[in-house]
Amino acid sequence: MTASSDAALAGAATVDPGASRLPVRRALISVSDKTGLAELGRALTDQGVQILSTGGTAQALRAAGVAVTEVADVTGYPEMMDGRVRTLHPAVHGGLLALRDNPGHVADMQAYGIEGIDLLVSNLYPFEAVLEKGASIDDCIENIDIGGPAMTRAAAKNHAHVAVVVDLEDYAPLLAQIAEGGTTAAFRRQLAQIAFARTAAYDTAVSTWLAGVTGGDQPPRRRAFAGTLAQPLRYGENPHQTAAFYRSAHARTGVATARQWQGKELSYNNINDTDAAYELVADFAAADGPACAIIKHANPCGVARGATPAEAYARAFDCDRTSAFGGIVALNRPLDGPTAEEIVQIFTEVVIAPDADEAARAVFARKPNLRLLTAGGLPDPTAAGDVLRQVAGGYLVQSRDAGRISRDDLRIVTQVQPTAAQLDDLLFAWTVAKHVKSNAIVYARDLATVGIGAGQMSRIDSTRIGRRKAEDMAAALGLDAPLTEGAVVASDAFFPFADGVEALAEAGAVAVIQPGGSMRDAEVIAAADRLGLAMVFTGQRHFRH
Ligand SMILES: NC(=O)c1ncn([C@@H]2O[C@H](COP(=O)(O)O)[C@@H](O)[C@H]2O)c1NC=O
Repeated sequence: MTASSDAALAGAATVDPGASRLPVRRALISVSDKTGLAELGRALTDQGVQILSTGGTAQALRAAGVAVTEVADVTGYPEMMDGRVRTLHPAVHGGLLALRDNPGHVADMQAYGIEGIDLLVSNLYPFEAVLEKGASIDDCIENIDIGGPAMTRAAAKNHAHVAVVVDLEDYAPLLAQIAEGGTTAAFRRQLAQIAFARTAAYDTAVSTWLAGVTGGDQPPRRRAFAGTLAQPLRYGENPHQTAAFYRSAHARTGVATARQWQGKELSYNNINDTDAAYELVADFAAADGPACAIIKHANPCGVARGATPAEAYARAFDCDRTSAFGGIVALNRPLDGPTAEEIVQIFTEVVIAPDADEAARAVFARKPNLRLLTAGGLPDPTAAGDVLRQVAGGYLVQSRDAGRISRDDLRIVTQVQPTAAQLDDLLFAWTVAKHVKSNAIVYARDLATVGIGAGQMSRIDSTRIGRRKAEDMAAALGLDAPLTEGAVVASDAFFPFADGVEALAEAGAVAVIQPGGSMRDAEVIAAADRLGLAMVFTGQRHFRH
């Protein structure tokens, strides 16, 4: 019996699938991210753990004064093929996979001189980071780690005997366990779950990238999606539902990446509504100036542009002051003191903006329950990306609605021509309508919404609701007439009948923007001309369900 097989058998003697601890005698460390490596190596050595490592990791450990055995000395083969083959050897995989309490496995270890490996610390070639930097296809390919995931999966499969650590945040708990005499079965099982999720996410990134490289208009036969826990949530949409928030690999700037300065934990509904709010204001280009959206239940109850963020907020608030209570406020410009002073006048759940100056933060600090988020930037509304939704037994995947139009895309279809100011308002209302649940009708005037009809099963009902909201607001503000009089209107999809346009004219609207494309377009256009409304077609629809 060799010294190696002695070690393997010694391991077998201590195996206990229950609560008792497994000592760590031999560890393999192979990491691309070498953060915390020196401290980990020293601490393991102090605990009497023998360390094996691949080339770069071994070099870094030695530089930190940690004694280490090269994997090449264990396998008897040098690292070869530019590092493509290094740890792919029975001396490594046998050491990770052997069941120490299985006589056949132990006999194999003895026969081939394989020593058990009790701990694997592994993090992978940084494929995701290399991809994000826009590397060439060849660079991306070379950064697909093969040996690392193979070892990670082997160790995770054999978690009855082996601990596997893939995250830096698990170094400290690992050392704490070793200091107490070894790893517990529960800890190793938890680490194995994390390890399999990590390799799955890694392969997801590779396969998603390959789907893009391969191109073609056919959806890939197999797809994978992955995420990392960003926040456990107390409950879901309702208190009896469980929930959690996961961040995707290429997290888009927004609610998932924002810094929370104050306030209670975000809830499931907060996150959903904040996302809707921030995506909306991001759709206003830099040239549009400050824009503000106030969201309730994922629909805007007020959106406006303004000369300043404070003015944009005040004008958005004036669209529907009642619904704005308890809303989510998003701005596309940094928050300043005056804007914060306006916002804190009523109860607001969440405020999100690219940044907040000290004055703004001081104002919000007076309302400790208000959640203040800064995202550092805005999501890119033109960026490609997928939107995922689950249905019974499957997932629906579509590209994000990055559709945008400019004045040049508009087709004026009525004899009545819109004025330049009306065209500005029409484009504003159209941008808002894209973010309103269908059927969406948005009345706007002077770059502010004045009535929004959202999520109705008939378009005509949305026209009526938007009008009624404007009437209520006019009464509350003591105006002579609702602001729908003289307003423009956006409709997210075509009018199937002329009655929708008739309802808008009755509300006092003067111009309409809509995709067109109904079999009754001619009737709809004739009605607009008869009623004195200008109408423009976008040729693009913005359903949102
Ligand atoms: N080819 C192999 O057998 C192999 N074994 C381990 N690796 C990876 O090599 C990296 C560490 O390399 P180094 O220790 O040389 O810095 C780790 O990210 C590890 O996952 C490998 N590399 C790629 O597949």
